[in-house]
Amino acid sequence: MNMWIANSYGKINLGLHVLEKLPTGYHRIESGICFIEWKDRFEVEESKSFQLTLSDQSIPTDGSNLITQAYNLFDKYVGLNQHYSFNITKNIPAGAGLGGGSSNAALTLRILNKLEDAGLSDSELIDFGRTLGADVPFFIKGTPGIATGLGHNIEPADIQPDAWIVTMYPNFESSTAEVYQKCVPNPDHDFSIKGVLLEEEIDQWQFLLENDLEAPVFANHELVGNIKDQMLEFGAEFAMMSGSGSTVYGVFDQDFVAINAYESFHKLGFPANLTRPNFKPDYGIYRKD
Ligand SMILES: C[C@@](CO)(OP(=O)(O)O)[C@H](O)COP(=O)(O)OP(=O)(O)OC[C@H]1O[C@@H](n2ccc(N)nc2=O)[C@H](O)[C@@H]1O
Ligand SMILES: Nc1ncnc2c1ncn2[C@@H]1O[C@H](COP(=O)(O)OP(=O)(O)O)[C@@H](O)[C@H]1O
Repeated sequence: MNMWIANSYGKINLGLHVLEKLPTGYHRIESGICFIEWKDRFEVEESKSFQLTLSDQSIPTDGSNLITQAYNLFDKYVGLNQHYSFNITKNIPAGAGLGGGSSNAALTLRILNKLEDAGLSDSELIDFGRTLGADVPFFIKGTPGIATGLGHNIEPADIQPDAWIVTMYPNFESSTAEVYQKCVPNPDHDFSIKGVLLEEEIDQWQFLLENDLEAPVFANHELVGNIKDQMLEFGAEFAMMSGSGSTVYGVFDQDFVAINAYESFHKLGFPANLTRPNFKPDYGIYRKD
């Protein structure tokens, strides 16, 4: 039986402006999105019917799972010649602001497109995927960039930091819908995120970049604000909550300072990850013989 393996990477938001609440309840945003090395592993095999197993038992494997939703969407609109089983080693914490679910959905679409030889373009896959999650288009494109609109429009940009990134999960989930609902949109920021990321050095980001979703999370969870302070005390040039939280990351100039921060969080019992400078994800889907 043929088996394919692939990696599903996480993301972080380098700044996030919530510009406006639309009549639909959704929000118009601007955000820089880049990759981190925190990744889930997919093993996919041909099978009589669709099956999904996840190493993380707390994530549902029913129809609400984003892998199942992506699979069903592809089956409905493109069609499958045969079925597949998905076995996922889940490492990216869920509900963490790291886009793990969106990343899994995007990879499911990319895998089916390849295994079924369907020949859909990235923009066709994005049209399917955007309904599954705001970050799915980013994960289909596979390139860092500036997200605008509802977060679906990605303008590729060279914003992957040439620095170490320490990502730390505070051991509780944050609800994206709830955090957006509580945030106060601001249409008049002094700087655009694109301008700061493309024109300013990393040592200026702490003074110029904002994540408008931090305030509602910090108000409910003092710990998240404290971790951001701790990240800066450990020597980060820049620290911020990713997306709607709860993960906090720090961007570090020097490897030994980043490694010390990473190991310290681990010792305190928090899942953490270390991403190398200029990290590029391996987007290959490989056949395992
Ligand atoms: C905040 C961001 C930043 O990258 O990521 P996460 O922190 O979730 O990873 C995204 O905007 C989220 O992405 P994602 O988690 O895929 O959101 P979705 O499933 O599409 O939407 C969840 C809920 O968030 C709210 N939502 C989402 C996107 C948006 N532009 N405006 C919104 O108000 C809506 O209430 C929606 O029902
Ligand atoms: N394949 C999946 N991986 C992770 N979470 C999933 C998946 N499918 C559904 N979910 C659900 O989606 C929610 C958001 O997960 P995720 O996308 O990882 O977080 P975030 O939107 O904060 O980046 C979680 O509550 C989780 O139960």
